[in-house]
Amino acid sequence: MQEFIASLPKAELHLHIEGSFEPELMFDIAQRNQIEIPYKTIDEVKKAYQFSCLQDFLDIYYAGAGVLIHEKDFYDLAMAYYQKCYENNVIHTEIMFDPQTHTERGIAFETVISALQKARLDAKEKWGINSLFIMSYLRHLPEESAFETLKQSLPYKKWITSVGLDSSEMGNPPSKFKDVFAASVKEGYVPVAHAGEEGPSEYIWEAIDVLKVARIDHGNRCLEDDKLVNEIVKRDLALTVCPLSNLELRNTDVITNHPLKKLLDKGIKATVNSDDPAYFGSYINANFIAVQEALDLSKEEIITLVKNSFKHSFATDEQKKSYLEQVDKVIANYR
Ligand SMILES: Nc1ncnc2[nH]cnc12
Ligand SMILES: [Zn+2]
Repeated sequence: MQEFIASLPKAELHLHIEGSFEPELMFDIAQRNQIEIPYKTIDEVKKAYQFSCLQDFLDIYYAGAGVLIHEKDFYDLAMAYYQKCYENNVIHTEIMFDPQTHTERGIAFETVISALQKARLDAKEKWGINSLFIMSYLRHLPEESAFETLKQSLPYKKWITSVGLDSSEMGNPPSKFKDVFAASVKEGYVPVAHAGEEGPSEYIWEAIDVLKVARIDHGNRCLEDDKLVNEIVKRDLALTVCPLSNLELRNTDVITNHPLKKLLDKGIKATVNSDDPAYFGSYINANFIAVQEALDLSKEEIITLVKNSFKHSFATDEQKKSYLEQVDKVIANYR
């Protein structure tokens, strides 16, 4: 089964580029930028990466991103993730980036987006990987800050597909960002949002009714509301589920209790993703393997999850057709 999972071409729809910052690269970049970080060894890092909740993780994640200064830093970060895509057979990825994490520290929006764009072109040339960018607003900051970010993004609009909403969920409901999402959609960005990761099912309702999202990031807590589950199925909204993130951030107590299979059984278009793989120690294949083993998922269920990601990606119809054909070709070899 592990070999089967590894051999399938995959799409990743929920990945924070700042969350793919491996400690070794962080040490290198911190050293060349002469920035002190609180760890000296990988062992110290591993000890620090024990989280009790989302906020616990976010504090460490924002501190780590603080060593990224120059365009080359962001480029190296992105190329390291694309290399992992290649190793995990990810042929299409939709990468979230948090501009405010950097602009709040005085780094120009242009530095970040130019590096990502260069890396995207190089990854396409080197490994044939296709990728899109999702500009995520930080929900712990005021809506005006998101508006400022939207404004900064406009000269680079052609490089950005979608807008997202991430960071501290509790107390920062989607409705706080109603106007900036409406303005973003007017500019042509496709809306997505984290909802129901830690926050209640009401936040998922707001994401779909107020922000009018095309996909829900996480969404696990929809299972607490049958009406909401029916609505998600009816509207054919996919969930970008991140099993090992949920485990590491204690949104799931043990992996055998992860809700992924329940979501599939209710007819929800769930997908599997890694979220912040450097912090949770697992890229996409490891996420698939963990849930397959813990929930005893069949090959057919794995195929459904993989196909859901391609079908609910923001790729063109032509790309989707080609991706699904590539998946079917691999499946045929196993039949
Ligand atoms: N899992 C997550 N939830 C919310 N914001 C995030 N930013 C990076 N990872 C996140
Ligand atoms: Zn996330």
